[in-house]
Amino acid sequence: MPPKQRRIAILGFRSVGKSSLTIQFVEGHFVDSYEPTIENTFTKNTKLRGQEYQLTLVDTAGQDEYSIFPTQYSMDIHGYVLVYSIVDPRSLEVIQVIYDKLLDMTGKVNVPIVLVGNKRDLQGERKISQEQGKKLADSWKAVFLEASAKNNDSVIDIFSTILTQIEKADNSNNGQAGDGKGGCVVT
Ligand SMILES: Nc1nc2c(ncn2[C@@H]2O[C@H](COP(=O)(O)OP(=O)(O)OP(=O)(O)O)[C@@H](O)[C@H]2O)c(=O)[nH]1
Repeated sequence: MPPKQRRIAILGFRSVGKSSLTIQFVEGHFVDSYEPTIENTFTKNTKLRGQEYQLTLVDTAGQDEYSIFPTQYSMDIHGYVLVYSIVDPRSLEVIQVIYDKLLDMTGKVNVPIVLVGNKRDLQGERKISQEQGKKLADSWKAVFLEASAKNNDSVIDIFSTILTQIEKADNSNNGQAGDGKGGCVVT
């Protein structure tokens, strides 16, 4: 089977660790310095449940509540990783605004999304509980994870989870009973 090409965008407020998570996943190291991103694209080949994927990861510029959602991220993207930082309450507010804009722009109800609370290593400075993150993701019917780019904690899980979500959405769009609960079978 040829590799499936999948494009994933990483979105969120400034300095939440979008680049750090992406670089940790693609290159296997942590970048301690901070350089604001304009846009960076990475590719990585990976295998999940026997299927080869060629991933394109679009590491986007940090947005705030007033940013205009870049239209290019509403097209040609299969799934979204929405990131906030567990030490920055504003980043959680901003991610809700980004989510609303994303849904408006894509015009789809079923967008594959993983919500990530990053910087989990900074437990002493935590301002957002795991329950808050989970509650938000549940309200979107998205998957929730906490991670640390610094400690390489759950970083692979982010990308395998978004790929799984993309596959589920593909299966339901194709009318297949992807999870055994939906779809219709024509015999
Ligand atoms: N302690 C800790 N620091 C982190 C973690 N992830 C990122 N950082 C730090 O947070 C700062 C911002 O990280 P970036 O990855 O550049 O954040 P970004 O979201 O890409 O930032 P923008 O490009 O402005 O949108 C850097 O100093 C990183 O070293 C983490 O998991 N734990």
